[in-house]
Amino acid sequence: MKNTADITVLGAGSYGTALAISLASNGHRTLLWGHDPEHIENLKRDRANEAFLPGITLPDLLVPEADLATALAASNNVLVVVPSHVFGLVLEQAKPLLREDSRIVWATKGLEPETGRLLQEVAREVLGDKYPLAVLSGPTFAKELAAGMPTAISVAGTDESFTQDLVELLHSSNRLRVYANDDFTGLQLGGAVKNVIAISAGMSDGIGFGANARTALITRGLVELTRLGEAIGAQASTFMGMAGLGDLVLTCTDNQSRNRRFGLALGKGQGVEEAQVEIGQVVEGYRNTKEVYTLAKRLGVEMPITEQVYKVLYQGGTPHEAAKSLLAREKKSETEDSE
Ligand SMILES: NC(=O)C1=CN([C@@H]2O[C@H](COP(=O)(O)OP(=O)(O)OC[C@H]3O[C@@H](n4cnc5c(N)ncnc54)[C@H](OP(=O)(O)O)[C@@H]3O)[C@@H](O)[C@H]2O)C=CC1
Ligand SMILES: O=C(CO)COP(=O)(O)O
Repeated sequence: MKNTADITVLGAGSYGTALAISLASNGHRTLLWGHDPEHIENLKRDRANEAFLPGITLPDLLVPEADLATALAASNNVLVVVPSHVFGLVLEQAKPLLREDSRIVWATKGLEPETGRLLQEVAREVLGDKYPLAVLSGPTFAKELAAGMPTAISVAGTDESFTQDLVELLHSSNRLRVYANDDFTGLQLGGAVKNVIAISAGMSDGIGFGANARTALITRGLVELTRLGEAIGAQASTFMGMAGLGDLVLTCTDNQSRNRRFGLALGKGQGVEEAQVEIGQVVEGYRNTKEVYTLAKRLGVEMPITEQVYKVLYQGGTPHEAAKSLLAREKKSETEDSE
């Protein structure tokens, strides 16, 4: 009995811990696994994740666990919240330890490094077709979620009953609204592309441009996301929701976003590496820019903002040059869907 749980969360960084806090606050026994035993010992001792969410007390129903086998045996519901570059690796580690009835959901935002594949393809390749899959996506800063501030998020997946069970587990009538969505592809893509656009908005603000430029980047970023989404079979309407417009507005406008802060630092003249080190947590957009750019090129989708961010991150371009190039583009109609 002691080792059973309603859900197991893999990844004890800021967002994994915030989601585990939220689930446990809803009355669900939640195991939180992290790969660093010392970090897990600290969570147990402090009843807080001082490294990532200082000052927030862990609810009693949140149980830190260092042993992956114990964590995965405890529940059939497995929520993966690790950075995208280790997503496949963590699933490989989990695979031999999963239960027959396991169901896998992730809150990781990104595409697979190098290939630019959606994480659902990575999950299928590693785990096969046996397990129901789902994704959580939307505008949710870990710190606010963990503090119980009002938040809304979307969930979609391969299996209607899993999606509904996730809504039941996560939804809280006084803190967290969880919207079921049927666009599994769109929710995953939105979470990856917003990272890139948040970097662009940060760069713009870092240079010293104002609200007009930031808002133009959000709006045209949404157009880029929608174009790419439609090219891979997502629904355009998804991007008017939490995982599109919602997450773009959040991360392009608030300095809690690490991607935005990364862009801000670049806009102020800092180097790529130095800026990442200073942030000290995962900046998904650094890698995601390459994957989104490559995917767009492969599909022939026009994404000028993404292209400019790519040039700054990987080809020695500067934020000023990026801004100049975007402004100097040919005049066009706002509703043209390419060029
Ligand atoms: N923070 C947020 O507000 C939100 C984050 N997300 C997404 O959630 C995902 C995780 O981000 P977040 O929690 O913020 O990142 P953090 O940088 O806060 O934490 C990442 C965690 O992953 C751990 N980790 C790294 N490598 C491995 C591995 N091989 N196996 C297991 N754990 C590993 C890290 O451990 P260590 O410290 O030991 O390296 C750390 O605990 C990202 O895709 C992000 O985009 C989505 C919505 C909101
Ligand atoms: O995804 C997020 C909020 O929805 C977190 O954004 P950052 O990764 O930019 O901090």
